[in-house]
Amino acid sequence: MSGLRFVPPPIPERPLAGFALLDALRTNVLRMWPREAYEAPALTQAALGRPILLLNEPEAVRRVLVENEDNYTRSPLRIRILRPVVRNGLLLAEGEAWRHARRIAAPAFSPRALPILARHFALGAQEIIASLEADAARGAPVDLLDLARRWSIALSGKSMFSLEMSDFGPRMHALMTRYIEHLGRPFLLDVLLPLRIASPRDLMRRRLEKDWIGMLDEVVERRLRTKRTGAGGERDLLDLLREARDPESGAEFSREQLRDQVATMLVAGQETTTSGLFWTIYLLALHPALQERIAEEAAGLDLGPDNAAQAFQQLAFTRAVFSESLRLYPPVFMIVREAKAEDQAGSTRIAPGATVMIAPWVLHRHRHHWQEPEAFDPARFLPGAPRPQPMSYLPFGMGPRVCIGALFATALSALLIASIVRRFRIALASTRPALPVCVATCRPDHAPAFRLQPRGAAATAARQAAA
Ligand code: HEM
Repeated sequence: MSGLRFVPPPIPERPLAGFALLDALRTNVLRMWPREAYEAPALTQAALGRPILLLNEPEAVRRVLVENEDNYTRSPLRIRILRPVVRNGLLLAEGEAWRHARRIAAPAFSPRALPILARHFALGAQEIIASLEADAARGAPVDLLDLARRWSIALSGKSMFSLEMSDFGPRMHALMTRYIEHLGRPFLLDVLLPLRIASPRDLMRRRLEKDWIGMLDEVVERRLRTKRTGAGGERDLLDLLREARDPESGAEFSREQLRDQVATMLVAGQETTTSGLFWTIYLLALHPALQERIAEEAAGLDLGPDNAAQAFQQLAFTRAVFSESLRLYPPVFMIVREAKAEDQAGSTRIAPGATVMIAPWVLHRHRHHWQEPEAFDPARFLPGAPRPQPMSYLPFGMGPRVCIGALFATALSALLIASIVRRFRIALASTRPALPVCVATCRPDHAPAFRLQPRGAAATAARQAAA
């Protein structure tokens, strides 16, 4: 379609303060950051009389996320919104409890576990392609935002508990949607009230917590009761987590801990993966030549379940496209911490209780870190390209709390994108640009319609099937 172009999001001219700032936090955080944020080493703003510090200097980012990480806790708003659905899982755990859980969970997400998980991604991708054929053959518009959400729930659900998905899939999808669309977003009182006072939404979150945790208890309970054998006993992430042991103490997850970790992985992986998939597909629709390169790269590869982990290693260009999409549209667009004690981060003095923001969104578009920061150029991430400036590319965070699911998310996304682009040409069906709205993750302001055109032999087969 002619006339389409990549539209960078609007940048406000002046910094916001007070209630306007709180409102931006609740409705679209991008409104908080004026042009200066993308050029300066740091920016200080204030809300409710408390400083909010945005840090851009590499040494400041390293100080907060790596060197003095223990001095910073998660923000109260994040705890309020996430605790009911992740309980004491990795995302919100602190101190020794976190270290212990991270040691046990780490092997389940290591490259050695990839063949087990990639199988599920590849099988899921095959089902997804099959489900798209009819619409593609008819040239019907498809809502790839909605589909990306369904795919990420289905794929992470399958790789988490492959057996139980047939029974629990629909319930999981319904509860996830209730959370993502409604209760996982902050409302004004969530922002204003201290954590010890329940907001009206907190009461609703407690009801959701009961249903969500109840369902996961059933899944874990069933898995712990059943011995898995033979062909039906394909292993998955839940097996890896329940078999895992702390390398230092030999301890394993208790049933309750296992349930909390499963809840955490599902919640932490869901909207982030959806957002990453959506923006990658959107950017590819705007850049058809890049689709051709992905299709060429994937053409000779076996993307089936037995070879998926190896194929993933060979998808260098597809991975570069995904990395560049995460640069321009990082699903976790900001990392927020609260300082326990005074600290010095780069040129910024941090007072106890100050809110500290490290924003992948800003760092990934910062004038001092990137050449042509607004340009979509996957070559930045191809093998042999110069590495990004230190601490300037953090889609998965940094330091001890770096995303444990980074490889999982990248493999899932690259395999799915390569499979889809190899089968279909993706185009936008309208010229209205998708603008980013960053609240829980970075989403588009509307769900644009796409069209899929089957390629080559697939096109003929699909047309015949639709006739
Ligand atoms: C494109 C997809 C994803 C993105 C962009 C992403 C990004 C991030 C970021 C930036 C953090 C650090 C947050 C902080 O420091 O406060 C994080 C943490 C985490 N992520 Fe992801 N994530 C993604 C997918 C996943 C998936 C698929 C899983 C699980 C299967 C997962 C599980 C976690 C967990 C458990 C943590 C907390 C780790 C800890 O504190 O030890 N993420 N993620």
